[in-house]
Amino acid sequence: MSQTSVTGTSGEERDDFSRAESRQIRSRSLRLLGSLLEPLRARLVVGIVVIIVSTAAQVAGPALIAFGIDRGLPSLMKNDWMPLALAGAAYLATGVIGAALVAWFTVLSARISQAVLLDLRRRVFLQTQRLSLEFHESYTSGRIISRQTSDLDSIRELLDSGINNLVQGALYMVFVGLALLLVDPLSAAVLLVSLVPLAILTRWFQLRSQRVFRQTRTASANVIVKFVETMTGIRAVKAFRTETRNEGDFGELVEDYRQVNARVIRLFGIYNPGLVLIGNVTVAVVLLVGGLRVFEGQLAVGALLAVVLYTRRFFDPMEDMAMFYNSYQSAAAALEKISGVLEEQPSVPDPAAPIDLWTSKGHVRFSDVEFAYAGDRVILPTFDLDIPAGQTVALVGSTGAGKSTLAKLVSRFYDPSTGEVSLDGIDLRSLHPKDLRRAIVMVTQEAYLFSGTVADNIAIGKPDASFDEITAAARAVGAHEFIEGLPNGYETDVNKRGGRVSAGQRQLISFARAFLADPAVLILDEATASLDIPSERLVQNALQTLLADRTAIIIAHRLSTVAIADRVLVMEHGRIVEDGTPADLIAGTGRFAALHASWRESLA
Ligand SMILES: Nc1ncnc2c1ncn2[C@@H]1O[C@H](COP(=O)(O)OP(=O)(O)OP(=O)(O)O)[C@@H](O)[C@H]1O
Repeated sequence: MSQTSVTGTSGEERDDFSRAESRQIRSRSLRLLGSLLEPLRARLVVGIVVIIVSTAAQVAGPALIAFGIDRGLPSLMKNDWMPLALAGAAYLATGVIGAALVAWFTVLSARISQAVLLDLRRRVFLQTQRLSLEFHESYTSGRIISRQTSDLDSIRELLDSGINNLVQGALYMVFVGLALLLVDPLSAAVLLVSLVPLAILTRWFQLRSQRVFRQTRTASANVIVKFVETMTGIRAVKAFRTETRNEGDFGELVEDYRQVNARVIRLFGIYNPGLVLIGNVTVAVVLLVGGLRVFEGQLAVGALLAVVLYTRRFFDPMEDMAMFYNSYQSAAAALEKISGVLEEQPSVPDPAAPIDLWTSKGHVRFSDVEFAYAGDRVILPTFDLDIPAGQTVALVGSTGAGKSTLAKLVSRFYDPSTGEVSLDGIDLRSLHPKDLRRAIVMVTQEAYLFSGTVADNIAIGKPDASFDEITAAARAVGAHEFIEGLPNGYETDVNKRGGRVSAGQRQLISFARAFLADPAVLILDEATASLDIPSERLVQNALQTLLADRTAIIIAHRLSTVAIADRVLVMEHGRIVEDGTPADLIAGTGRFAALHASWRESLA
């Protein structure tokens, strides 16, 4: 159904919208624009008044010149200099007032656009951060970056210079048209006739350029996405030597971009000269018709001059406006995309009436849970699982078995498709996000460090922690020694030279962070690949401290980790196929026993 097909970010890659869809997208953008301008209403009204008065003042010029020539000069012949002086003074006054008002309008409109941009930037940031993991897993970081950078830039470009020109230009044309009507209706009629080819040409340009401009934006976004993707995965690029292939792919995308830009230029190459031609022909006709009427005494010379000036000026803003039509189009498209992102709803919504959870024991329960990623096949078929408070559970199983998926359900990165996951008997969906994050912490494989000091990074676990608490947490997980050894100890910037830490050390910092957070339930996606044996031993000791007195679910890749678990769950194709203590399972003949045997062999 077309009504729902373009909600949110869906349809972002398309450029073949039906009328109903286009209308829907446009009205969404307008609503966003309205909500951005709403708080600025007062300034906006002042701005509109200022620009109307200033345009009127500017348009008065040629009429005053006509007055000066047709009334002032004959009076001067009769020694009455008053009318000419009046015309001159009025011309000067309108010029000064017009300039002052334009200056005022420029400042005012800059303030309005800055306020709009600031608001929009904040909204995009807050929204992308608010959206659930599901959104981020399908909407790539390259696209998010495009929204926050190039899209906001094209809106900025329009607001900074384009919108002033568009508004002033449009107003100017209306006023000039009116002035012409007052000074000489016949010339106004000639101008009216010239509007026919002008409208045809403009409509042609609009239709063609809409599609081409959309293609430019898609092409430029593709270039950014490719760039971001390559740089995010630079390690894999180097490891697999995919530079040449990337170069080829990137070359094609840049070439695409060049070609659509060439199409834009060709369109302007027809439109702009077309405008100039229509303008010049109209001026010529007005001059010719007016000249004849002056000759026959039906029109004064000053009036003819004014009429020609007005006709010329009528076309001036058109060329500017065509130039800014591109900015306008990019900004409109950018706004469409941004409004799509802003319209997205988190797939894991906050509860309307959260249930308080003061202290959590850490009892996790899956009841009748089934899970499928949005619109995809079922990954975890219906199951029940009860993890009593304080238990350490090791999740093992082949790759793609569903271990991370199960962990993501416990940390509520996703909600189950059916059934419920509960903590101490409360459905996770009813918990306040704050309570949830305090009670359940997930330490991911990547052990991400944010820019800032080591201490800042540990303090993420508990933002109000004192320095003593931070060092105590680091000591507890055995990270204190190496942190002290860094150039500035705890104050070392992790992104600066010398502050670079190894994968194992990064893991220890993230353990200290989790220890400080002191959650009732800890979920750990264990990374092993990057650890050497001494680091592994260090991490192993840290792990034991970290797991004490809390419920823990560990996606285990190491035999040593499984050994410290109270319980092992073996997963296969989304099902828990074995469940028992490590000793019991080893003694049996199931998958875990086989896995254990091969682990032992690999260590021997
Ligand atoms: N965001 C996602 N959208 C759709 N399908 C997904 C998504 N993430 C994982 N899957 C699918 O779910 C299944 C289970 O993946 P999961 O990451 O839970 O496995 P895993 O047991 O943790 O594997 P590994 O040990 O390799 O990390 C896989 O078939 C995978 O293709």
